[in-house]
Amino acid sequence: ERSTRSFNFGAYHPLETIYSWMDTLVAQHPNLVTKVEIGKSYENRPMYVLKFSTGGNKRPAIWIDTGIHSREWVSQATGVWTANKIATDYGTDASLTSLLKNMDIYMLLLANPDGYAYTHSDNRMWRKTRSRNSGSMCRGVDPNRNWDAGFGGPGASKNPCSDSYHGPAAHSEIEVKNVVNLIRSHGNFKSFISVHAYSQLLMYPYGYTCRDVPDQPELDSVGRAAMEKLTSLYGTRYKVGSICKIIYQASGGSIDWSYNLGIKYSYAFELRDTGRYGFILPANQIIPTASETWLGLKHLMEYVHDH
Ligand SMILES: O=C(O)[C@H](Cc1ccccc1)CC(O)(O)C[N+](=O)[O-]
Ligand SMILES: [Zn+2]
Repeated sequence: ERSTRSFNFGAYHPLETIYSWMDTLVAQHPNLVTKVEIGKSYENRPMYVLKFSTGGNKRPAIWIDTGIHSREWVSQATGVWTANKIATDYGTDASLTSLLKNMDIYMLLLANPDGYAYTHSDNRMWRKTRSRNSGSMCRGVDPNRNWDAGFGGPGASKNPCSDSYHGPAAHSEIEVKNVVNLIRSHGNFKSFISVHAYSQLLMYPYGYTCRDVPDQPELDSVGRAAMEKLTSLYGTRYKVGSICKIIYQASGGSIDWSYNLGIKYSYAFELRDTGRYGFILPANQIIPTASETWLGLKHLMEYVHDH
């Protein structure tokens, strides 16, 4: 059976390969990792969450999703590397081991499975879901405009042919609804982290307005400290700020929804690069990107664990 040791973390893989790798990860770490199906996608693909837990019931938890925008391939690849890192470093990394004594980590590696499959089969630049839009020839909804947070406001499009189409209603996309249901029913998430590419940014809410959130000073200082750790590895520089202020106004975004639900430590990463390769980041940058991101992610998780 394919062991995780032979898996090439420095390459981009199709959906089926990632799904079978998830099974080998679970098989190799049965006392830490379980695979939870949270529902199906529009085209009926299973959506799997990797749950890292050492016991308990509904312990305080950290959510990490990658690949909500299917073309941002370094995001999914970083998720795979990170899931492996957590599993293999548990027991030796002191702060990670201590965190997992009383917290759980949930990772959704392919948050938009239909879109990801489509970037391999038809269109490498596909971003949205693959749902049919009634009254239009154009397919798909932007899953990062479909959340119930300023839904349909400025910073999203009502045109089904647009790459930032918000969809007919909040949570209309089953891929979004599956996550909403899990987060709501669990009820004890302390952090919600969504990983995108590219631009090298660490962002906190809001996107739907440029008004500061009440926790802005704390989210900003924790974010800056996390990015200093990231930068320390290879010198990669990130900007830190609210979505609205450092990228653009965007309504219906996932971390605005999670923040308004009460999950204070809500962040969005924009990984490498700053535009030289953009979404088509060479595979030889996957492991460096994932390795530097881990330092920032660990800082965020340690802070959440301590507060
Ligand atoms: O437009 C988007 O949804 C993200 C920016 C963003 C990220 C989180 C919440 C709201 C907006 C930018 C991107 O990752 O899709 C594309 N990019 O930065 O290259
Ligand atoms: Zn994105």
